[in-house]
Amino acid sequence: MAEMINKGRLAIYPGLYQFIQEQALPGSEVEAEQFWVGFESLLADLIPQNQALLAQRDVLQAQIDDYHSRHPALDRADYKRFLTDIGYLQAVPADSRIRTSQVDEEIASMAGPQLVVPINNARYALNAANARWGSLYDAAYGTDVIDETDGAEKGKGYNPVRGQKVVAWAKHWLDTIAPLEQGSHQDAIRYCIQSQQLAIELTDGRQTRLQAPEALAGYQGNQENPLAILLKHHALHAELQFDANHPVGKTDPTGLKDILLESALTTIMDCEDSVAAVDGEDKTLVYQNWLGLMQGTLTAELEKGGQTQLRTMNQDRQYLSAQGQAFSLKGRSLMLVRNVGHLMTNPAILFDGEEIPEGIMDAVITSLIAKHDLLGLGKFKNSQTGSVYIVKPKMHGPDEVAFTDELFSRVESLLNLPTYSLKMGIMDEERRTSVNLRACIAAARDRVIFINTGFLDRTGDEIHTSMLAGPFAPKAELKTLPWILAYERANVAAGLASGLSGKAQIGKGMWPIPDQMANMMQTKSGHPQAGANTAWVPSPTAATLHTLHYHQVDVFAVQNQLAQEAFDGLDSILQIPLLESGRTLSQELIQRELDNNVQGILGYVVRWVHQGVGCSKVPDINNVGLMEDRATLRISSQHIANWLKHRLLSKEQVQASLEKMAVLVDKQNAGDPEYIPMAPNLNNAIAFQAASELIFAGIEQPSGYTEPVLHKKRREMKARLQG
Ligand SMILES: CC(=O)SCCNC(=O)CCNC(=O)[C@H](O)C(C)(C)COP(=O)(O)OP(=O)(O)OC[C@H]1O[C@@H](n2cnc3c(N)ncnc32)[C@H](O)[C@@H]1OP(=O)(O)O
Ligand SMILES: O=CC(=O)O
Ligand SMILES: [Mg+2]
Repeated sequence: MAEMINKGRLAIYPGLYQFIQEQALPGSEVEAEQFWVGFESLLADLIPQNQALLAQRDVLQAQIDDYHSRHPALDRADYKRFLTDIGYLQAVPADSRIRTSQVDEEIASMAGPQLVVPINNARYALNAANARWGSLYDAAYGTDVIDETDGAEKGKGYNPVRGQKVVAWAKHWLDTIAPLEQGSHQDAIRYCIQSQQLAIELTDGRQTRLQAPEALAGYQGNQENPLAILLKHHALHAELQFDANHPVGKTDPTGLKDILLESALTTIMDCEDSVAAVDGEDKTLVYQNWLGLMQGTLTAELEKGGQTQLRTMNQDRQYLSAQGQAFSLKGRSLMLVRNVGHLMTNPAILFDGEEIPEGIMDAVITSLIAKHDLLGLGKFKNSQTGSVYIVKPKMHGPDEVAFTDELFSRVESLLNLPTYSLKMGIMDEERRTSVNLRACIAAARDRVIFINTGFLDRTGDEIHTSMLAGPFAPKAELKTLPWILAYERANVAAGLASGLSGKAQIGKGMWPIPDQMANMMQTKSGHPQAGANTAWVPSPTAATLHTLHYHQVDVFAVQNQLAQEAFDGLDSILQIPLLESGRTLSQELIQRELDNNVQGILGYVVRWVHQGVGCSKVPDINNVGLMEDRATLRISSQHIANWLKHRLLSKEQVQASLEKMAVLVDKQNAGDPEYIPMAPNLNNAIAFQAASELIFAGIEQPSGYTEPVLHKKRREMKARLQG
């Protein structure tokens, strides 16, 4: 192992030290000596607080376990009293209104998709930063939004039959984005700008205009024959692109070749659940990429269609207004960074010889790096308002939020940043946060820029918290039961009661089926309809499609409406989604549930542990590719642990399923030259051991989290690979 660099009570991984000294500190107006001494003193003060909060989690969990052991039949009123007595349920503050200021418009006053991306994958991270704009034609052509019937299959080259279906579908949407006074965009044969208005000629010779003339935001080229027309609807832009010589444009009477949509308004650069970063080497890459994004210098070389290309961050987009004034629109998504939570430590930096809390390290270093943006040192400006947007996951209750608030204050002092320039996105993804959400918001009221229902972690925590209450319902049923519906609704209600509308995001969770875009189009309009001004998508294509929902629904009007309705929901949130008493599951169903969970666990864990890939698309038992990350792993492993505990499964049955599914997972990955299989020697396969431990020692894992086992096993694997 590389020799650590000693600085006072700190010892720092040399690659990280070098990165901070040579790349992150220069230009930041923070002196190196001041930084290291200040970092040390911040750690000296905050490590004990961090540890005390983790100890409090254990105390509460032990009390809850004990309660369930003593109360096999749950009396709801008594249970609620008990939760209040132990301090798990806290009083709702009279006033939880936020006071956050200097928030960029993409967060405060616009509604649209939020993309999440593993930050250590530069190729994907750049793609995500550039996903502010996406081609609607490409998004439809390449996905199941357009079905493959009647000769419209994707095939190898361009299929004009499919192309026509795409164009018809997209123009149908154009009628929602920019409705015409008469007729439909389907019938347009010419677009031009006349008297500072968009003029549209239709096939039957009629001339028409936009129903809302002010929806014309600008154009490119000349007014008679524009290269592009920029429209604005619900604060989101759409650009019609014309080129009569283009293979698609030449088949369209207007020469329309594509519709570019403003898509991922914001992107979360993820240092957490979609990333495998277990030591100084991995963390240095994470921080390097974040610096590259903040400075606008990140690049990635990639092979596509037999050609090598260099991916960089996109420039802004230039237009003329109808009055002839030049203006530009941001070419990139507003970037947030997700730090890790309070649990993990990381050997990248030691304090008195012990690993420091990784969440503290992330707060200090990602903020130092973001200062480059605040000082305008980069090629582009991320925040126009001088803010750094940090998403803080997996906090349990108001005290943990207050601790993050204090951590951010200390980081601001350390880095000479203006007070409250570090903003906080609160993931509402642990049960103790959901049931005390307004108190959590109040605990960071000068910083909150979002609340978001991370329903995947939240489901894992639901199982772990009430592990001893009884066997849980099958996994797919969990998301249909009262607790989760109430959690989603109560989150929006708490956000509105805390004055987030117009100031911050009320966000909803990830679409975890990346290839089912038709399904997403049917389902995810439910997010803006429920009052969410953003919701997570797994890819740029999904962002371009999901943005249509924000054209369909005026979220801020919905929020105004919902703000009139009171909703508490606490009693429903506390309804533990157990298997109803008296219901027995068939052996076949139990086996299928087990095999499905095991397949997902192994499929994800093997790439994490053997290859260091933190987010994967893994086929489920029906061969549907699912986005798997640490949160979905938490659900699957806790679910099996729960059924084992309550004897729906035997240890032997689980072991047999692990052995059977390992062979299948190896087969599924046979086409990946980097893949390191688990079979034939399963006992020697570190990923297989990790998966087994996550299940068989699932109950002992803190809050059911998977990262302690994953980190340990990945480090073991790295050591083995380094020989
Ligand atoms: C519970 C939670 O915490 S959810 C938050 C964590 N989850 C995430 O962040 C999900 C992020 N998404 C992903 O990592 C990926 O989309 C996966 C793993 C789900 C699927 O990845 P793949 O199988 O490689 O996707 P697929 O082959 O369909 O597409 C790859 C292309 O899409 C792009 N892409 C896919 N996902 C993303 C993304 N999130 N951001 C940017 N680009 C992306 C890739 O850059 C690539 O395009 P390129 O060849 O031009 O570079
Ligand atoms: O982080 C998101 C989640 O669903 O968990
Ligand atoms: Mg989560």
